[in-house]
Amino acid sequence: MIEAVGLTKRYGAKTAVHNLSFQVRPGAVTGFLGPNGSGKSTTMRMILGLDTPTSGHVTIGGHPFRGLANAPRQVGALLDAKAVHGGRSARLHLLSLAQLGGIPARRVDEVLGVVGLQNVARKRSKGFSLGMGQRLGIAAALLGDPQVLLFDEPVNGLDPEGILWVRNLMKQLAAEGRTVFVSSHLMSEMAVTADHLIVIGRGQLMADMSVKDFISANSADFARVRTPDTEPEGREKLAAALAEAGAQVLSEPDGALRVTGVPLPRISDIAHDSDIRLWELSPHQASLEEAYMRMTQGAVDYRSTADQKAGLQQPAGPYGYAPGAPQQQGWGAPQGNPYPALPGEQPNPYAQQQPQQPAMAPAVTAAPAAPAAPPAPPAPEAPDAPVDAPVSAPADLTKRDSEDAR
Ligand SMILES: Nc1ncnc2c1ncn2[C@@H]1O[C@H](COP(=O)(O)OP(=O)(O)OP(=O)(O)O)[C@@H](O)[C@H]1O
Repeated sequence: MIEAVGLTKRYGAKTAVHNLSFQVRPGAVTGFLGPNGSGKSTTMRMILGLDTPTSGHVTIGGHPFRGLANAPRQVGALLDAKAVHGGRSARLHLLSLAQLGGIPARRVDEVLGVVGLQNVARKRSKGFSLGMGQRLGIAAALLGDPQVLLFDEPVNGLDPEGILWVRNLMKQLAAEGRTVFVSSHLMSEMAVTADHLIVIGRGQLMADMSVKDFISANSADFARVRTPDTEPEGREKLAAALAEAGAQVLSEPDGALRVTGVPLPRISDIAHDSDIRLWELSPHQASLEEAYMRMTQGAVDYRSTADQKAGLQQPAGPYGYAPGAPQQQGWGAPQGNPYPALPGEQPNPYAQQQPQQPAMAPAVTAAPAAPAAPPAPPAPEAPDAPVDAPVSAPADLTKRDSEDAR
């Protein structure tokens, strides 16, 4: 088990991780989520003894990483797949790691097979693709057959087959009773890989719960209802009737109504009683992505803006189309925050650091709950201080995985 208690890391005036406490238990895949720059890699480096906490501590099986006897046999990690001596072959790289960790050399060929790199084992790793490098990193993590595994963005650069392979590998490792801690920005993957989630924003803990609980706590199922496009008055009438029945009704970009607070059969009955035809009445189940976006929207530090291409517009052509000119948004195009607060939702303490526009126009009633005033981030922002620690690095590569003959 990994246990962090009051973990804090400051780089000069920058607080990367603030008072973080959590446990990562064996027998499950624990996803580690958070926006860019939220402190995931810093936390992983502290777990692995590559960064020293400013305060607090983190242990693996009750000991700090540096206090573990024969750490490579107990803990495996993929932090930065590029941190490999490019002049060495994959095999040589793994052999040197095996030697350092007192691991038998024959294990190298086993893990090369597990990650599917056996055919390129003697090639220099500097010629490896991103995905091959990730595989080499995973092989290095598996080398000591450790009980605790940490993976920072393991599917980065992998092809679909590789992504599926990593998913199954994580699950298998957890099913064997190991502790598997994995960061990723791919919500669709996390949804099918992780059992438990630890979510951080601006270095602070935002959630520590099962995937299922996380989705239900941060999202609401709703019904999509569409009336015939040719009968806009029917849509307004239905929205009013639903509001009367206690529903919250919002407009979707395509003209459908997003209805919460009233079950599907009741919506159907209300439409029938109001003599309104329906073109669509469908349940919508929230995804992990939706729940995650809703929770972390206010903790995002790096947000894109529309590309105005100022000064780059060309004169309009004969049909009025100017290449490079911003296109006018169509009716109902999504704007601003697509994840409004849920009705009755507790304000997210991280939410709305920046002014947000309502995403969906209220159709008739019950606009999203007003956002709460945000708290300040843990520490004043400051230009990032110089990097003070090298990142470790396992490594590895492609094709098809074979059986691990441990
Ligand atoms: N060695 C360092 N020196 C100074 N600042 C650092 C250092 N390492 C990380 N930081 C800063 O700490 C914050 C957290 O960075 P970190 O890499 O841990 O985030 P992350 O959640 O892993 O981000 P991403 O999802 O983009 O990989 C960032 O603002 C980063 O610039």
